Amino acid sequence: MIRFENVSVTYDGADEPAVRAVDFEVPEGELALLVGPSGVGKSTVLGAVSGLVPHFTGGTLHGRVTVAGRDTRTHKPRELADVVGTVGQDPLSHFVTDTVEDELAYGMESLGLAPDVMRRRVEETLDLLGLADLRDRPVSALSGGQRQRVAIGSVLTPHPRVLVLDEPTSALDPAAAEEVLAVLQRLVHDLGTTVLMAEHRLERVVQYADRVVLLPGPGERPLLGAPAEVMAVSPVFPPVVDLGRLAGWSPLPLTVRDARRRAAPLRERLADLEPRREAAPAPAPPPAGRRLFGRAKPDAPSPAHVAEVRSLAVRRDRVQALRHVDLTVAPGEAVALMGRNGAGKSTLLGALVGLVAPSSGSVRTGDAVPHRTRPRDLVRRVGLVPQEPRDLLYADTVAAECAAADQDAGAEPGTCRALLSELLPGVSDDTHPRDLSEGQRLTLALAVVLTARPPLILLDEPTRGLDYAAKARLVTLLRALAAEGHAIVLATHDVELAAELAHRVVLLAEGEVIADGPAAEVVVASPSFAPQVAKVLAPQHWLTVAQVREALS
Ligand SMILES: Nc1ncnc2c1ncn2[C@@H]1O[C@H](COP(=O)(O)OP(=O)(O)OP(=O)(O)O)[C@@H](O)[C@H]1O
Ligand SMILES: Nc1ncnc2c1ncn2[C@@H]1O[C@H](COP(=O)(O)OP(=O)(O)OP(=O)(O)O)[C@@H](O)[C@H]1O
Repeated sequence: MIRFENVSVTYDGADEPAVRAVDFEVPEGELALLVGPSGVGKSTVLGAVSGLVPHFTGGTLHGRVTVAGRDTRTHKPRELADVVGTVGQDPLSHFVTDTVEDELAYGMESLGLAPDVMRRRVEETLDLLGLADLRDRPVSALSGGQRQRVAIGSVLTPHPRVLVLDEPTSALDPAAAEEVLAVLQRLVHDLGTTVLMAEHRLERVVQYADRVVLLPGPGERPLLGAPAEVMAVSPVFPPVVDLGRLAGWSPLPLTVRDARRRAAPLRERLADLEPRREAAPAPAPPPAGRRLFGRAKPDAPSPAHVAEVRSLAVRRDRVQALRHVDLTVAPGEAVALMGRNGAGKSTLLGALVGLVAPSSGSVRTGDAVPHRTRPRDLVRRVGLVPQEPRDLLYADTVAAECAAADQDAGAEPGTCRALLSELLPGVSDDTHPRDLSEGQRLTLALAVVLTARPPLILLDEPTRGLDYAAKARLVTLLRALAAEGHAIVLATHDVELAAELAHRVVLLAEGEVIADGPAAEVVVASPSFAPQVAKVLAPQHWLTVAQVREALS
């Protein structure tokens, strides 16, 4: 149904092809998963199926890509729209109408479907994706995950024969991700839909795949096979595979269930051992000593709390986004904000950085009231890496963006660039931020914010587009910052990241805090938020493969 014949793509101005010698086929009615490190060319491969590459992106495509027999080089995306439905990484850029319901109907309207069929499919999709309560909402007033669900719904309604999805669960809470994947699996099994999907969070998706296409490195020939076969050699793999490799299980388990069946002997070996946990910070001022970026800390006296939120309520249009929220964050603490899509996580981060004003209650970051403080003064107290990193980037090359960040932060020239290379090697100076891959762009935004080394660092979904190695480097860097006394608050659906990094987890539901406690206790108490290792080794309290590896060594 989808066929690549020796395809390579070279973007304009690039010396080397972004992908090379891509040769594979996805038969009708199969779900193929495209995996590989950040920036390796997954979105490029997907774009070649929907025709966006090279029609919209520019560049040169050699070889041949066909979908349902149509050559995507001679057919424009518009001429493929009746067969291929595409969801890209940035839902907002897809939206063409104003409200959720109109957006779900739009694709069908342009294909000229009968009104009664359209009505029925809109209703079905609203139910299927849990969007019924949002049907009249403007798409611009949705949370990140709500937007992603609408974007997926809008490509499902026309019932395309082929679905091309780029990280479709990256903004979804764990339960919503499971629902969406179950819907996709039903389409594949019952309607014979063909799906090609790129995803980094393999713990969520690998068990749904019929086959896996691995892009091992930039410009390297892809490797194809059954999920377990590819996972055995892949540089990217989920925690359950990591645990299986560590324990020497063969065949490798791909699901928690498979792993639990093999885990009894491992649990026995671990029975008398204790997981080592990252120490929660002492509530003292940050220690002197080595500084990560060679600059002294801001010399204001360190308050007991870098952030203090009291009885905060926020109303956004018709929605009560937060109510009665109390939260304090101490220097050196890493706090994960978790909870369903639309629970209020981004709103809380927005309030801490002055983007959202309280309707009642109070917010302080350090000695400032954020929404009344000039942005120029706030940068030294708090920095936010937004859910959409584009919102932070305005220069036309990576080098200019980094130079501006150094200047704004009063940092040594080269600081931002060094951070970027440390987090994700291989991003070139003269690329336009618009042309970076999702993971590269996010890492650039992170480097920009970290350059100012604010005492409070806020991150909204900081692992979209990041492979496991980049995530591990991010964790190392954030831990080092926390050890220096920086406080970190991150909104995330990535349970594995929360398990690795957070001292404390704050769970939000419908705008209220419903749990606030040590990460190990809060995540393990909930089947949705427990990381894979915790599920495999329960009732023991291990959270990460790193803890198990260390205990056994
Ligand atoms: N329009 C473009 N112009 C120039 N270079 C581009 C363009 N789009 C992507 N690239 C470059 O091509 C390479 C592959 O990017 P691509 O987005 O396909 O990677 P990816 O595997 O999807 O990454 P991620 O996992 O971070 O989403 C990157 O180095 C990127 O900078
Ligand atoms: N700009 C806006 N205008 C009006 N309402 C908004 C706006 N942004 C978000 N909302 C609403 O406020 C509520 C909280 O949204 P918020 O973005 O804080 O949730 P979230 O927990 O970050 O969700 P997600 O996990 O999907 O990112 C949601 O009901 C959302 O629809």
